[in-house]
Amino acid sequence: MFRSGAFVAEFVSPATDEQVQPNGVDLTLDVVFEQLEPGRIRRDGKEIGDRVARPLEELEEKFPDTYYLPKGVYVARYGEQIQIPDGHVGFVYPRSSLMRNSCMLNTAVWDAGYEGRGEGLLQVHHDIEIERGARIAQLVFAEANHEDVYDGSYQGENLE
Ligand SMILES: O=c1ccn([C@H]2C[C@H](O)[C@@H](COP(=O)(O)OP(=O)(O)OP(=O)(O)O)O2)c(=O)[nH]1
Repeated sequence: MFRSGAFVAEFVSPATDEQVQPNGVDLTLDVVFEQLEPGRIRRDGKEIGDRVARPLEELEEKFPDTYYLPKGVYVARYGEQIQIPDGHVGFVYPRSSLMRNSCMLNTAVWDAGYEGRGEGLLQVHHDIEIERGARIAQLVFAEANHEDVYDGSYQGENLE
């Protein structure tokens, strides 16, 4: 069973009333990264390729604090700290307005026991403007059995 947005909101910080949806909680865009170097996925381990944060545009005719993203593939860091409670698994979907603007956010599995400010793959199939702090995604929780809790390399990532 998927949990209500009100339940998910207990594990997302900060979460304003505007972010709480019937079936999940909206996540906002904090930083957009562009990958520069190849990563490595090995049988035993992995490396994330070097990346750089995209500049926010500050040109006179453009809105401040806004990403102007040309078609391409980026990594988006979400603005909220997320905990995945015992007995649950998390998934992140794009906000429908992002998808309707020809962009997509992909999710991997958010494991029970994970805590941090995670990331998602942002596919931009048509140029788009996204203001920093705007809602771009929605986190949902499904009830799930598990034996262990998350104890991997991303535990506690990007927490202040
Ligand atoms: O779209 C997603 C999905 C998951 N996560 C977070 C939560 C998850 O619990 C953690 C680790 O994901 P995963 O287990 O897939 O990472 P891995 O590549 O197997 O690395 P490790 O073995 O170090 O965990 O990353 C994200 O930030 N974004």
